[in-house]
Amino acid sequence: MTVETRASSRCFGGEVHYCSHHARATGTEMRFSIYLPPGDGPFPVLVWLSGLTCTEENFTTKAGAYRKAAELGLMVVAPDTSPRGEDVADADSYDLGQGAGFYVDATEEPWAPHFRMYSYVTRDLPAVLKSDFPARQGPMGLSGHSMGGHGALTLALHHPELFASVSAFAPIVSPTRCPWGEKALSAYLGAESKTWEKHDASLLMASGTAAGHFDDILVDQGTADGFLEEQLRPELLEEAARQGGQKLTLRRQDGYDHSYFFITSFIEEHLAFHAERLR
Ligand SMILES: N[C@@H](CCC(=O)N[C@@H](CSC=O)C(=O)NCC(=O)O)C(=O)O
Repeated sequence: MTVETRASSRCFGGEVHYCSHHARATGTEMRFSIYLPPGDGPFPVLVWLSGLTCTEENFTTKAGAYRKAAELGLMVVAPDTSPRGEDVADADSYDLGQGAGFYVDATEEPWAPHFRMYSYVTRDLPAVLKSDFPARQGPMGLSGHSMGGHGALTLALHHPELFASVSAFAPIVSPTRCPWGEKALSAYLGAESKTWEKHDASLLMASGTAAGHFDDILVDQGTADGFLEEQLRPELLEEAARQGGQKLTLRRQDGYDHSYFFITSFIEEHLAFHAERLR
């Protein structure tokens, strides 16, 4: 997989790169942004999964993460949220198709040929980080927002060998029980809802998936988030953590909404949470 660097900028003594490469999982070019802190490495890695409508750019330009990442010596990579291109299926709505990959491997047409973000994030992206960047060998950290928070929780619970720490901002905690999730999972995985369950962080956690692996999971949720009651439902994750014996630090942040203003307010605490566990 040859990585093309499309643009680079110096930032807090390190470098931000916008990159692309051919991904076997999606069969398309995939893009990501990556922050390399000052120094030669090898650096511990935090992967950030963005939400609906995002590209590899939203986190890089809006989260304000890199001053702290430089201080902590963390490499931070933010992939695009789906395969893209004229030959890639799409939908007319913001919550399905390009920009809305939901971090699953689609089995249904027209999505199945390219919408394989689960395999991309757990296989192709780690491989490219280790072959082309000064990434430390061993488990990484995983975090994300909303749809990306769902991706972070589910992928980390399924792959404790890949991830040593996990956190999320305003995650979709139970896609089998919210309109965004029901729409995406039925399109990508088919109408049989049994097949959706392995992509539901609350169901996974309640059944003890990866129990004992993560000493804590950090989740921040704004109380003024317009998606809180219908789509996000953090109380389901709290209940699942209790049932599955998983320590969960769920912080309800007073007055914060769903935007990157919320993320930038707490991102440094998440970076520190990961850095401590990746030491
Ligand atoms: N109403 C918006 C919905 C899109 C949106 O809010 N996207 C969020 C993530 S939501 C869950 O995954 C986001 O991160 N947006 C990008 C940003 O830079 O804020 C719409 O219609 O677009």
